[in-house]
Amino acid sequence: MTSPVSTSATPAQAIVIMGVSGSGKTETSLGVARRLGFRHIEADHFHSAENVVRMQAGTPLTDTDRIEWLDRLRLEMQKAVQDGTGFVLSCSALRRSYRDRLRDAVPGLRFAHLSVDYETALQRVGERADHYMPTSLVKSQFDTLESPKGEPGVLWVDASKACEAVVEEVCAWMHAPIPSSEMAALIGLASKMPDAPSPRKEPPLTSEPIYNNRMAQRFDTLTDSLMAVLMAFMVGAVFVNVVLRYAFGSGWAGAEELSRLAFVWLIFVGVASSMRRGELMCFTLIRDKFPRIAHRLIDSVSALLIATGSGLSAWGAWYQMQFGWQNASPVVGYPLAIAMLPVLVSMIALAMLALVQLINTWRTERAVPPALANVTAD
Ligand SMILES: Nc1ncnc2c1ncn2[C@@H]1O[C@H](COP(=O)(O)OP(=O)(O)OP(=O)(O)O)[C@@H](O)[C@H]1O
Ligand SMILES: O=C(O)[C@H](O)[C@@H](O)[C@H](O)[C@H](O)CO
Repeated sequence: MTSPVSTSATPAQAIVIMGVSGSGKTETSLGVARRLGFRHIEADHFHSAENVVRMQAGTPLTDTDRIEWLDRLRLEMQKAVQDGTGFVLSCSALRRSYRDRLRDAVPGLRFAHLSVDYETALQRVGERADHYMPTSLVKSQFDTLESPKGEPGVLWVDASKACEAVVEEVCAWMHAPIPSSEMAALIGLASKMPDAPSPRKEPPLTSEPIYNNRMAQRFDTLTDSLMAVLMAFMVGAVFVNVVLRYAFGSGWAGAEELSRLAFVWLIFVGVASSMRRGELMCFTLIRDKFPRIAHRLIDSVSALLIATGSGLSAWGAWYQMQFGWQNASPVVGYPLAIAMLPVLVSMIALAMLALVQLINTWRTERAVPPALANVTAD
């Protein structure tokens, strides 16, 4: 188990754990964040779908591929600063220009470089399951890496040692003040970069919201409230059940059945809500390979396909409901149609939203989507 960091001074609030793939950034970042009570930001989750596909196919990312990704990370770091939480960003930050871009968003940002040799990185990436990064790209990571030696506010860590020791070293360094000469250089570096993006309140979307007006706000309020109530109900029911089991030796069987029902509702209300916000389905991967002139046509086809698919699902749900009225759930005895109702409503909502999207495709001047999909990899 880890021991507390020896010094009692307030730690620096912002750090990037950098290094090549397999150096142990994610693991170290999670450890440091846990120890210092900071937010862990995983840069891998901010790559566009296109970047992930490139890496999966064994193609190293270029500077251009990384620019939007870095900008999303800048916004995420600024959000943490605004929220007043310290953060640990796990990010390769291989080139000097990438690091300067990040420094520019958060003056005083520190970096801990996890240094490993090629064989160690290769072995760790090779042994890691369920990750998109192939071992064939490890070499290119070393080729791209520009050493941060000599840059202000950088800790050099030998990351071939045990993860706990690496975390310990980083945490101790976070408590140590940076010499004032180095700090001045750090702040100076940050102010050199132009065009810092201003922090945005909304998280990046996979595409544009389908519509944005008073009705959209009401729709969001309705779905958000419904989801909060359903979630609270599920937590409450499970909690009561556990307490009853422990305190009285037998639980309330209905709790399980009703929380399952609430879960079904939660999923389908969430589906309709995220579709409105433009976060549910976004078919840009193939579309973006075509000239812009073809985009409207391709978008229209996908909107029509979504509308048709959702319409068919609504129809199916309607049939299921017919049977559901006659059948009761085994424990509480509610008509099973109630479990199909959210499917029906949400599929009708999806079909309608897809049609609105279709109309928007032809009605509005199209803006470039604000951000590409966030892909969860770790
Ligand atoms: N210090 C360490 N000693 C031994 N194994 C480690 C150490 N740090 C990390 N690992 C292991 O190496 C693998 C890669 O670690 P991790 O995912 O943290 O690396 P990463 O630098 O974030 O890689 P990527 O950039 O590809 O996401 C994981 O299986 C992890 O458990
Ligand atoms: O700059 C890069 O090339 C990327 O950030 C990579 O480092 C990957 O994201 C990571 O290694 C996959 O886990």
